[in-house]
Amino acid sequence: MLWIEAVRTLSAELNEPFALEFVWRHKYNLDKLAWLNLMREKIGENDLKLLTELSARLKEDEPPQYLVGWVEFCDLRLKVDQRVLIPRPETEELVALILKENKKEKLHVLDIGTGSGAIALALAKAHKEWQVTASDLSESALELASENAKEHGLLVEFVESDVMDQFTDEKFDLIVSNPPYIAFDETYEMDKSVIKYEPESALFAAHQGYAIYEKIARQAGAHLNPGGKLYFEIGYKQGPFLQQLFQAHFTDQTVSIHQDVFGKDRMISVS
Ligand SMILES: C[S@@+](CC[C@H](N)C(=O)[O-])C[C@H]1O[C@@H](n2cnc3c(N)ncnc32)[C@H](O)[C@@H]1O
Repeated sequence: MLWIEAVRTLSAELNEPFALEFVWRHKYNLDKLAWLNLMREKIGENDLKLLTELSARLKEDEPPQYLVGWVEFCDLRLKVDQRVLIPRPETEELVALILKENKKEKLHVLDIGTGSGAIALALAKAHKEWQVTASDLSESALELASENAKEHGLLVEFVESDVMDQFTDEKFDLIVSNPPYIAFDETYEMDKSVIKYEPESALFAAHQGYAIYEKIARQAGAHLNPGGKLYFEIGYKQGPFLQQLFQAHFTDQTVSIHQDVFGKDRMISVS
């Protein structure tokens, strides 16, 4: 059997017709030309078995990024697996906003709920002189984030902590977080693959999705240097509530809602 025949047959059963090509090419680093050339060749028994397994996993809604094993985030290639949320493009917009608004050479930064390390590592890469700390409640997420840091030769301190519970006297100039913010009753709006495969603790939060923001709002003031700022990714309907929440805790600062490229409320800053 030729590769093209195997790929066509297996892809016909998938919702996304190019998913199998995407996974194979990215998993094995094949460019388009190499892939096209491969299509004309006879497929070996082992490759057919692997291809069939990948297609079965895609059919079960497993996210292609977990099958490939890595994603691009900003200008980093980050390892991902079921220990962490797959970093999203809207989070790249949060990193871009932070980089645009913060040009100082020396900043002490904290990323709360770092997951794969995406935000912390993108900031550490863009500003090697910044001192970056990243925390998460999940020990296994921190293991993966550390692997990503090592892979890219980036110096980030990782701390296992429920929000800022493990931080005593540390002060930061910039605290950023993309916390879990989905309400438990919002699962009906979500993709099956997200619910089935991404870690629940990275997605959902109590109190209609606001619980982690509320805890950060309570704790962050004591850990901010004068002139310190906060940045958050938010759910697109959460802007007004969160603006009020942060304004109530940071009365002397300006709380701004920022939109993503689609014009949706997606970020909040306190500066
Ligand atoms: C939405 S994911 C974000 C991951 C990563 N920052 C990103 O943007 O791709 C939220 C992360 O927060 C972590 N988390 C959940 N509850 C937490 C808590 N109470 N304290 C610290 N981290 C928490 C989860 O383990 C998960 O890694």
